[in-house]
Amino acid sequence: MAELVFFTGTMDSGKSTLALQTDHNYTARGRRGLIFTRGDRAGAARLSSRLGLEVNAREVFDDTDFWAEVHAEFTGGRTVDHLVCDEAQFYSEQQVEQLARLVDETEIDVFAFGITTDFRTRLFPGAARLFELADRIEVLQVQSLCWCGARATHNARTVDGVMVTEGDQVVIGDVGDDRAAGVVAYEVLCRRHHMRQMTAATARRRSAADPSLWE
Ligand SMILES: Nc1ncnc2c1ncn2[C@@H]1O[C@H](COP(=O)(O)OP(=O)(O)O)[C@@H](O)[C@H]1O
Ligand SMILES: Cc1cn([C@H]2C[C@H](O)[C@@H](COP(=O)(O)O)O2)c(=O)[nH]c1=O
Repeated sequence: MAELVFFTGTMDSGKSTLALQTDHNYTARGRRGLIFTRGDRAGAARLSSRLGLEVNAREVFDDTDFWAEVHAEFTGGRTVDHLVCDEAQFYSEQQVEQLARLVDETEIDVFAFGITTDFRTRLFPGAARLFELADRIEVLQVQSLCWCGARATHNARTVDGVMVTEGDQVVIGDVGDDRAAGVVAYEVLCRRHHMRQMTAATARRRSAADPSLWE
């Protein structure tokens, strides 16, 4: 039975790496897949992992119709055994429904990868629909850590290391505190520190200002 599987985790938890590994393993066994992504940091129509691997992919746009994309492959005489769909949180609800229909009606496996919640801890539309429709939800096994050492569960958006809570839901960016001044970045945090809006830089500043914290 084909499956719709949603692999999810915080930013920087290895989702794109797993997406590439999944496609590699299936392709190595003679299965043909299509790779899709939307808004990868490496640019349009690329799927990139922080481990350095990067491949061509099909960019998903607002008007992308997965059913039509696969249908065009079949009518062109090309088989499709699986789809790898990265940054799936950015897909529309309709696009996730098309993926579910492909699984059910054409027996194509769909492996979707993406974060669950945005910088305000709200579900992305694509992720919400995947939670509603997927046969399986798989949480990435490699743990990302908050600066405090606890498991990171949430994505914070920062400017100069300070967490922001206002802004567009979608702003493509990367984790790390080495961004240029004023540039949006992201940091993964445990829930406690996300709720307290305490990033690594904020904690550093606070401990420097209050040495008694460590006495
Ligand atoms: N220099 C490195 N050495 C070992 N592992 C690394 C290195 N850089 C990144 N990684 C691994 O890559 C992961 C991020 O992979 P990536 O697929 O880009 O994440 P995601 O798609 O979830 O944002 C990190 O969690 C870490 O495990
Ligand atoms: C939290 C959050 C993230 N994004 C963007 C930032 C990145 O471009 C992607 C996540 O990519 P990754 O491979 O999982 O690191 O999502 C965003 O647009 N809005 C947010 O709130």
